[in-house]
Amino acid sequence: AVSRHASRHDRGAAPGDRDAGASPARAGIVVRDVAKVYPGRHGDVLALASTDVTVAPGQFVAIVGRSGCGKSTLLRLMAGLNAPSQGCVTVGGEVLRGRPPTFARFVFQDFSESLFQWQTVARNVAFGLRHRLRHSGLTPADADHYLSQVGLASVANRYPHELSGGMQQRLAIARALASAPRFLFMDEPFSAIDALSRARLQDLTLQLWHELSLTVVMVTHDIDEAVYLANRVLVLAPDGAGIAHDLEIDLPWPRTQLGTKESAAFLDYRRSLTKWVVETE
Ligand SMILES: Nc1ncnc2c1ncn2[C@@H]1O[C@H](COP(=O)(O)OP(=O)(O)OP(=O)(O)O)[C@@H](O)[C@H]1O
Repeated sequence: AVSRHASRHDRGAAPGDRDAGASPARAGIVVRDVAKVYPGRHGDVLALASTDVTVAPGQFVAIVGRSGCGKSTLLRLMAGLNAPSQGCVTVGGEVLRGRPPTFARFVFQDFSESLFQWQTVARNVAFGLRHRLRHSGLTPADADHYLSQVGLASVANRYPHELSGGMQQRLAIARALASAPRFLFMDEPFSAIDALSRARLQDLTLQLWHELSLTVVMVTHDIDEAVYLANRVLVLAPDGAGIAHDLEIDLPWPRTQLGTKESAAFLDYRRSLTKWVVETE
């Protein structure tokens, strides 16, 4: 068994969860004794020691920690993009067996790779819709709805390379959401984007999370972003040692860029998390 600091961070639905009555085992994410080892030229690399965590349905969880601590590894294991070396992950009641569940979607830092550069903006979103077209009354024109939600209706007939980085990332989000996922996994989705577009995308993500009752897990390097968006932040210890801190963010909704980020409670959370990330050994 792979274990350095076996950590147990199980929690049921936190206060404020919108779907607190649903069982996390049935509708959320359950990570049980999951570890990941990568084989390397100089021996095995322990990317994540034995970890347990339960995400309740409707939670917005941010994962922070120093570079190389295993954030992306944990996210990819939770999402079914990578198989664990040991342990078991259940998402929405489905035990993951080496592939992501159909009701989950992903947004990565490098949005350009997740877009079809040879298809128009509208057709990129229609691609997200394609699984639903067969089983519902939807038509490709319903892509417009998602484009409007991310403010891209006016550029529906352009190609991705004709858009700014922020617009392309909004398109990647629209495409992910067009398939009506229940789970959204995001790996540093806004880190390559200018500050103003980033703030807009943060607010858009919160709005869609709320409207669509998503369960979101997001990796970020930015502690302010984690506190602003999430209702729970996991701090990973360095060197793949697992979850060092598990903090509930009890800030009021709706959150606003100026009001929330200047509040005393926000600054307290930010101070604690910064200290933990810097000092965690
Ligand atoms: N495919 C891989 N093969 C070998 N080692 C890997 C692989 N992916 C990750 N690792 C190693 O596992 C450890 C954790 O990597 P991971 O990408 O999860 O960290 P991270 O916290 O997301 O890092 P960063 O903040 O720098 O993106 C690192 O030591 C990394 O070198």
